[in-house]
Amino acid sequence: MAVQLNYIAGEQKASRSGDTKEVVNPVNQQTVGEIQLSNEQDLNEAVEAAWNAKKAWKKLAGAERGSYLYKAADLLEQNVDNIAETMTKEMGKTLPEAKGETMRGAAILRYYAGEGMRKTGDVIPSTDSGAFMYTTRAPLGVVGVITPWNFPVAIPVWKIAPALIYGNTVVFKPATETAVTAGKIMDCFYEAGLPEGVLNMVTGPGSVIGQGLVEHPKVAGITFTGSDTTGKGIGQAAFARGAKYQLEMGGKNPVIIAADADLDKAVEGTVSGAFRSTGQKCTATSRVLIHSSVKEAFMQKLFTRMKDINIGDGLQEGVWMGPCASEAQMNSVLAYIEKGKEEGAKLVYGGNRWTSGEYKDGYFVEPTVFDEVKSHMAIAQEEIFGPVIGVLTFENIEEAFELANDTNFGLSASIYTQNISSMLQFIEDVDAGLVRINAETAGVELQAPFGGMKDSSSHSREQGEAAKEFFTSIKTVFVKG
Ligand SMILES: NC(=O)C1=CN([C@@H]2O[C@H](COP(=O)(O)OP(=O)(O)OC[C@H]3O[C@@H](n4cnc5c(N)ncnc54)[C@H](OP(=O)(O)O)[C@@H]3O)[C@@H](O)[C@H]2O)C=CC1
Ligand SMILES: O=C(O)CCC(=O)C(=O)O
Repeated sequence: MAVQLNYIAGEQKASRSGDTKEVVNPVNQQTVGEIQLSNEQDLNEAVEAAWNAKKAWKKLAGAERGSYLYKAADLLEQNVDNIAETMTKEMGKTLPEAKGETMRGAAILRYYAGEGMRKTGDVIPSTDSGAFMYTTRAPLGVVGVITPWNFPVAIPVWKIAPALIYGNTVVFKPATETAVTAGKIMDCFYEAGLPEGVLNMVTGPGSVIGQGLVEHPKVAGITFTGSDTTGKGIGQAAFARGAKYQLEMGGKNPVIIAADADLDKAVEGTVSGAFRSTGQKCTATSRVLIHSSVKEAFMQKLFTRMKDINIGDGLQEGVWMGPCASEAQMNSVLAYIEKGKEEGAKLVYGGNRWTSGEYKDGYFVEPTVFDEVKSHMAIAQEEIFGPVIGVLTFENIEEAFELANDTNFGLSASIYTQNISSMLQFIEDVDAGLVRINAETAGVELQAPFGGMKDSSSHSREQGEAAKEFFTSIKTVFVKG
């Protein structure tokens, strides 16, 4: 099996380290590929390539930059089967989800390709009647893109596409777990004919390549999605040297089931929000806040629906939930389940590693429900990133809103209710960047701003037009004859 090479200055390159790592399928530990554990020299070479390419790239018309993104979108779409299958093998997401994500990547590329033709500033009346004042935007320069393994196509693309269209050049450091899929995205960009050095990829340890990017004096901006701890470290290091940074981190997303909720829809939204992608989404539902009067009926319906969850290899037709992405991730989820029991929450569904038949060595965890969860418990406060939900009961809607906000995170929050006053109060009171009414907590549209409040992000937003705020600086221009 060929080693996944780096992409530097328009070429695929072997790392100077010579070290490699096997990437394995979390279903059966079969080898999916081999990636390079690159070193600082490789990183420096990639940053130099991006640095040398930035002037010419910035000078191209936006429409011309966009034409490369349109081509990359077409190539991503043409290769959807191959890319999606690799993604499923690398991190376990089901094939339909992986295909959907790849197609979403193509749609994101097309959206940002169009940005090359849209306005870049405003005319602002000056107090001097003889002057012309307006704003325009300048790219940052070289941008470092550091991404996680849970959306191996969508997240890299929603960072790389706006970075490029607004005139930046990029060094991309993908998650080690999904670096083979990342290579397939890079193939699409390279086949699209991007000029040399505009987009580079270096694989390798986060502590070396990721950290090296963050600290590199020629990297003007860092965009990151991943864990809270890593994100905060990146923010501090970037701030210390004056680089711009954007962090998308965790969530502890609540769904509120009000007394008047349509319970069938609420169950469907809870199951989909909590267990799709094996709960490995920052927008996944992890706390279910339920009015005591409908709790019993909701729980019955929830358990009935959960019995239909078909676990297995995401490549197989009909499988609805795959494994955790890695052994470390599975162990982390199982440790949280133990913690929940120790804390006194009541395990009412699942709670074990799932080892059925041919899947005995897979990194699977049963869909799991804890009841009688208290808000101070670690399982109600920390991101588990697996198929685990905690149920908390409330007596009135104000109490539900307080519980929803009783966490350091503030990414997504949802409510199921038919009462318009409850909806409006929820929209106003909940501390979350994504507020969802009668819809699951997960679900992100590429043309809308995405990001969270409190510790979920660095108070910035990605996607849609919001991406422009990170990837450019505003220039206010005053012209007088
Ligand atoms: N918000 C989200 O969408 C995500 C949240 N998570 C949370 O994080 C937990 C752990 O997952 P994990 O993959 O370890 O997440 P990390 O935050 O450690 O990894 C995310 C990315 O950052 C890189 N990285 C790691 N250390 C550094 C560093 N010091 N400087 C710069 N970049 C670095 C990683 O590289 P490498 O892969 O080589 O380590 C990867 O590319 C999960 O259980 C989950 O709770 C995880 C993924 C996504
Ligand atoms: O829900 C989504 O589509 C995106 C979620 C996300 O950004 C994440 O989990 O990192």
